[in-house]
Amino acid sequence: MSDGSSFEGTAQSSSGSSSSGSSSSSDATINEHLKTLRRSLKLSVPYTGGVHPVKSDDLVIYYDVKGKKDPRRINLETATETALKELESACEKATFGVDQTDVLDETYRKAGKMDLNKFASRLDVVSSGLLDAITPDLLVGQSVDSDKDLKAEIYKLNVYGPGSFFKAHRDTPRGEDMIGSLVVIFPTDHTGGELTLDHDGQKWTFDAAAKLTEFNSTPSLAYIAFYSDVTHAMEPVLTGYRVTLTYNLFLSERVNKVVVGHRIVPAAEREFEDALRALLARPNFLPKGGLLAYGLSHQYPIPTSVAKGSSRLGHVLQLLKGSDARIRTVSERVGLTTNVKMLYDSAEKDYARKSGYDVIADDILDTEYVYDNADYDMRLRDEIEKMGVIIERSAERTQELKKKAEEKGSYYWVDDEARDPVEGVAVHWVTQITGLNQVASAYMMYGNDASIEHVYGNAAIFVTIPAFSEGLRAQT
Ligand SMILES: O=C(O)CCC(=O)C(=O)O
Ligand SMILES: [Fe+2]
Repeated sequence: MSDGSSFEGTAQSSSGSSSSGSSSSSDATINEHLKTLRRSLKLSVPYTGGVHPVKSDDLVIYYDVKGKKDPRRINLETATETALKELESACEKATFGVDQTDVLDETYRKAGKMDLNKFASRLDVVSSGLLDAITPDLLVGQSVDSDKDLKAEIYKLNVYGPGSFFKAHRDTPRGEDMIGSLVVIFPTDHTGGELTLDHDGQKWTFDAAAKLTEFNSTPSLAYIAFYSDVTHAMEPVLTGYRVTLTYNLFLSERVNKVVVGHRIVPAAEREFEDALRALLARPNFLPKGGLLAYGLSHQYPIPTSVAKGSSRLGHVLQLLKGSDARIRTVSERVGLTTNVKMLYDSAEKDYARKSGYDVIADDILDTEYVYDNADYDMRLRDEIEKMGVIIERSAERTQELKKKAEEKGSYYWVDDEARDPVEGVAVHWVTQITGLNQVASAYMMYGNDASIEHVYGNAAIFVTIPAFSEGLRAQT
């Protein structure tokens, strides 16, 4: 995941959605710099994995067998097929989560599982150095003096005998600060059981069995850690037994403050920073100030309701990962304020007015007191526009809305009634808005029949750029 330092996962496609940022300027240099920002953000990958040396003792598991008083012991470095079969028989059938309930469906997941109260492992992810091995890659993009750290909590043991598999899914997040999963694969003889990962249009494969065969000189474990929004699947195990421990990964507060020494800045981060500084130095880049906007490339938990006074989006800013975190880290290092905000378009639900506006709001639209009327639905638009700052609608956004109007028969692209023109804040979209962090707000619509309608906003990152002669740009 890091810039060239992790294992060589096989990238199978790189057809990520192209992001054409809007640019009201025709300045070629500015466009080049924006392109560099975009390209460097694409360089981080959402996982890390490899093989990690451990002590032989770390490969021992004690487990309960139903009806037996004493636990069994198995050493997964030397275990025979018979011993592994016994471990498998002591497992329950693994379920998986669908809409908050656990479902058993062996056409989707065929595996044995053991809960925490049924086994004990000698492996300690901290003292073995495993957590240290994955932390820099999963916290990539966070600033070096960030007060964030990674914490792992063991979750379960799985045994995959021949023919076992797990189809494409995402792991159910357990808690708002959970950012990913770590799977540790023991060095038992097996083939198959490759893990395939899928994120943002890119795919990778991690073949733990092949890695373990390659590095079998010392007792070792294979491991793969990935963010919660990565879709993954386990291919069928062909021969032998694949035994794993799964850990939930959380962002936690760092206990010991780091002393920042001299750090080698990853190439992608340096490239991003250089392009950003170059943009700021150009007098015709947002001369009166404005915003650099980025669609989020990861999904975050956004609470739909929250105690008054606390910020839902501020929490997301704390949780940013990978390239999203890098945008914040570098922008703040350069001296720019970074926020996560909501983007709403104030076009009404059935038709887009050519002069509709996009609005950036500091919080999720509160529709508690909004009602709409079939004949007169300015009210919602006014509420949206009151939420925050109006931004210039880019040519791309206008096209997008027009297309939506054309595709949907009931969605009209209409001329606006007389309205004072609004001067919006200038925005450069570096990467396009993604639908990964969409939040719906419900409101009542009164027509012939009252109904509940929804208005959708998308969270995105906004970096405030001062006017050319102001703030940090005054010094250049
Ligand atoms: O064993 C693996 O590699 C992945 C297992 C998995 O996806 C899960 O348990 O949720
Ligand atoms: Fe999973």
